[in-house]
Amino acid sequence: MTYILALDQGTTSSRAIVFDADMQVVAVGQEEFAQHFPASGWVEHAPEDLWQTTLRSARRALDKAGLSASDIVGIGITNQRETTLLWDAETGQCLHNAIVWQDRRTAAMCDALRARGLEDTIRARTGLLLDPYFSATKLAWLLDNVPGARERAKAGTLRFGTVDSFLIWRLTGGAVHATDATNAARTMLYDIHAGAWSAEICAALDIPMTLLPQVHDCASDFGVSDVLGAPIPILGVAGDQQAATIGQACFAPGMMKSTYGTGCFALLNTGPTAVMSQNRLLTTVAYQLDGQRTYALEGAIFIAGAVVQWLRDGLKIIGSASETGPLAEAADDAQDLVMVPAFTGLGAPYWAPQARGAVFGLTRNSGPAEFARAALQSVGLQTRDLLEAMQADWPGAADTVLRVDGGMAASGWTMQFLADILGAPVDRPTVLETTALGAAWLAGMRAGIYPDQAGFAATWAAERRFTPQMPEPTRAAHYARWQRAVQAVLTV
Ligand SMILES: Nc1ncnc2c1ncn2[C@@H]1O[C@H](COP(=O)(O)OP(=O)(O)O)[C@@H](O)[C@H]1O
Ligand SMILES: O=P(O)(O)OC[C@H](O)CO
Repeated sequence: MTYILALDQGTTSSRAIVFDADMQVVAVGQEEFAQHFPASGWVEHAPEDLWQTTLRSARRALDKAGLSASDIVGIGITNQRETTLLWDAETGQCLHNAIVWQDRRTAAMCDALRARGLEDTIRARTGLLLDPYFSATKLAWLLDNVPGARERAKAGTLRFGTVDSFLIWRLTGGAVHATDATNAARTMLYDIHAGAWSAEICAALDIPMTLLPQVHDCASDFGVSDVLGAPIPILGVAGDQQAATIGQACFAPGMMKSTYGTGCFALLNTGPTAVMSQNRLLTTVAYQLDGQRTYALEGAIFIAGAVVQWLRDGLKIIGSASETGPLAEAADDAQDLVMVPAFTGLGAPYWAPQARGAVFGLTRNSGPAEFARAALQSVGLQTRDLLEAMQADWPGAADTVLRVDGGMAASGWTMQFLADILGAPVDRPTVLETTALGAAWLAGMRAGIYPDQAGFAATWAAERRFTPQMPEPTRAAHYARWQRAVQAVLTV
């Protein structure tokens, strides 16, 4: 038998999953690591934590599967995106902790770039909004703040990378400095139309281009790793949300996936056309295969499963996430709570970092059940905002069937409400490990053991389809009430 090893380096944990020749999960290794918050709005990871937890997870997965490295024909890497690392090419040591995608320390730098009139250029070239979320200003911050970094960068002795690049560097013993087009597309330094680093943006941020990795297709040769006991080629790389899009086989224009973890990321395949959003969505590379780029519109919601965590850890009205479904079911129909979980501002399509959350419609009888229902509904309502924006931007989104995954997709109640409030079907696949599956498929296809795109898409199967049951007037009234609540939160 031949196997593929998928490495999924996420924001809170690293995972490694062994897939067999039939693309079935054989074993999983997983390890959480520390989050560092050195100042308000700052989020960092220790680079050695990212590396060591990845390595240990890989070894654990192989052990559990009873396999050795020589049984693995290819590695696929998928990763938290945008998170920024800078290391010495000689020693492989990072100059600073990784600056995580959630980190807001470069907000003032973004304002300054805006004041210099760079926003339109950045938007046009990269498809992104000028925001601290992306890697470019994080890298500029490192060059500005680590003593001697810019001089060393100019001398060509440093390397920049998102987490995939860093792992590739370490896995190959410093032989390969590479990334894939989906990760490059999240740096705010990459021209997604030209398929090349933007010299213009690099110059504007004083970023020497010698720092940047080579950009490959998602299924490509990223070097050979010898760290697990036998040489294994790295054959697939994609950012985690793009890998989930691939794992969900959203290969045709108009297909869309939404991943419900801590936050929610929805990607709509727009085919070979990079649709520029009029509604503050991001334009990004969904995947690049055989040199052909496929684009996506992306909407990011910061708080999805996190609202359930807040019920559990903040309000302490539930003991575990799965209690929310039965509670919501039991909620009083005579009450109509609306919860806007803008705990850290609102993401797409509002991008309102200063907004804060609110609950409307409270009565003396409002309790855990009504809060649970409003919390789960907020996830569907935020997704409706994204779908509305996508449909306004691109008519091809009109008839989409949403494919869902992530931890919160386990909640049948939430998925049914999602279908109801969207007025569109929602499909939950049999394989919920879609992110790792996407990375595994890229590597396995490159290795020649997995089917081609059409063959892989044919293997996708729904475990359950949720069809809308809410009457249209109820749906319209519910959504209108949500929109008024959001406006209140934005203006209070
Ligand atoms: N049955 C459930 N009902 C509601 N929310 C759930 C349920 N199961 C998990 N969740 C939520 O899903 C999230 C975990 O999903 P996961 O994909 O593991 O997230 P991440 O990768 O962002 O850590 C948590 O925020 C949790 O509250
Ligand atoms: O690590 P995750 O799954 O929360 O994903 C993070 C995203 O890639 C950030 O853009």
